[in-house]
Amino acid sequence: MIYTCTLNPSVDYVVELTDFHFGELNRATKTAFFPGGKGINVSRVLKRLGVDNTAFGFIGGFTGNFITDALKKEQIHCDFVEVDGDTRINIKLKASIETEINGQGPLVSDKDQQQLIDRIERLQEGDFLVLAGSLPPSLPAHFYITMMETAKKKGVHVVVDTSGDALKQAIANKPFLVKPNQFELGELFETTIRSHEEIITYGKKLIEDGVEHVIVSLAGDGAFFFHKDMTLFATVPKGVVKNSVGAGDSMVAGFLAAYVNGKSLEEAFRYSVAAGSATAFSEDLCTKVKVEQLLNEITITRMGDFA
Ligand SMILES: Nc1ncnc2c1ncn2[C@@H]1O[C@H](COP(=O)(O)OP(=O)(O)OP(=O)(O)O)[C@@H](O)[C@H]1O
Ligand SMILES: O=P(O)(O)OC[C@@]1(O)O[C@H](CO)[C@@H](O)[C@@H]1O
Repeated sequence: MIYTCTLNPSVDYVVELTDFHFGELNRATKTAFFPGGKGINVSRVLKRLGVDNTAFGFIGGFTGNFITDALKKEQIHCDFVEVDGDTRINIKLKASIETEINGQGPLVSDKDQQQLIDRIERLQEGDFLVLAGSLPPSLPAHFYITMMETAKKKGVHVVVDTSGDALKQAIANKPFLVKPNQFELGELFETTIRSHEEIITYGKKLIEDGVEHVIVSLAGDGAFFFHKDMTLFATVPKGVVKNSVGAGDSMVAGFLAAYVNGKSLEEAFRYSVAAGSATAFSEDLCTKVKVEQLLNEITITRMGDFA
């Protein structure tokens, strides 16, 4: 079974405008609400790709109810810990360029934290746990590690999609999969990455450090995949980008969906890139039909065996 965990879910309020002017009254041309947060996006895409899963995390208030209702309508199992405050609202402004304002998130008590750890304690060997997104400010920075250690003791495969210190600490626990973008990969090694050669150097370094699978996304410029037996580069399909929110999360879901269905690593990587681009080319997250339409538009090159 696949479980996703979103410590800081969000209602994503997407506001479209022809133009945005600071300090003035701006009127939207279109608005929409979506259940959001990285793990929740992974859950939604997994379900669309035909993979049942359960969503964990902390949720609260009227915004939390909106999320659980939306997920239940999509037949995603929800096993959230209910907190006292309101789940945050993240604003996604789409004018000539995209601007995001992410909220802080509610207070999470020690008791709430323990309830989430108890859920992780109940996972079984061979399960997958996707830990994704930022921590609400009230959670200690090492909470990711506490969750990872709990899961690893149970023989659970842990996937980590976060950034900054939380990602850095997670690497030490040898996760099954991480998916940094180019900037996040640089952040991990306290450097700025500018070339494919540098991506290969640092991607391989993560494998040497014990991460099993690494996907490095480069938005419209392709993606790399690293495993102890191979380094692959994929082109991305061409299309009109409508929405980059959730594209990275869709890559995680695409890889996992193909992997648990027994596809080879190369095919799982192809599926991952197709899912990322299918979301980028959609208003909401990708659909299975759209992902499968893009599979043949991706060229994968083997960069030589990992030595
Ligand atoms: N211009 C584009 N053309 C085609 N595909 C794209 C484009 N931009 C993004 N994508 C798809 O989205 C994937 C993820 O993009 P990106 O590297 O921006 O990830 P990310 O930074 O984790 O995204 P986010 O945090 O916005 O979800 C890419 O690997 C690709 O499949
Ligand atoms: O603040 P975080 O947890 O880093 O990111 C949250 C978020 O921006 O990520 C998702 C897209 O990846 C959105 O649904 C959500 O609003």
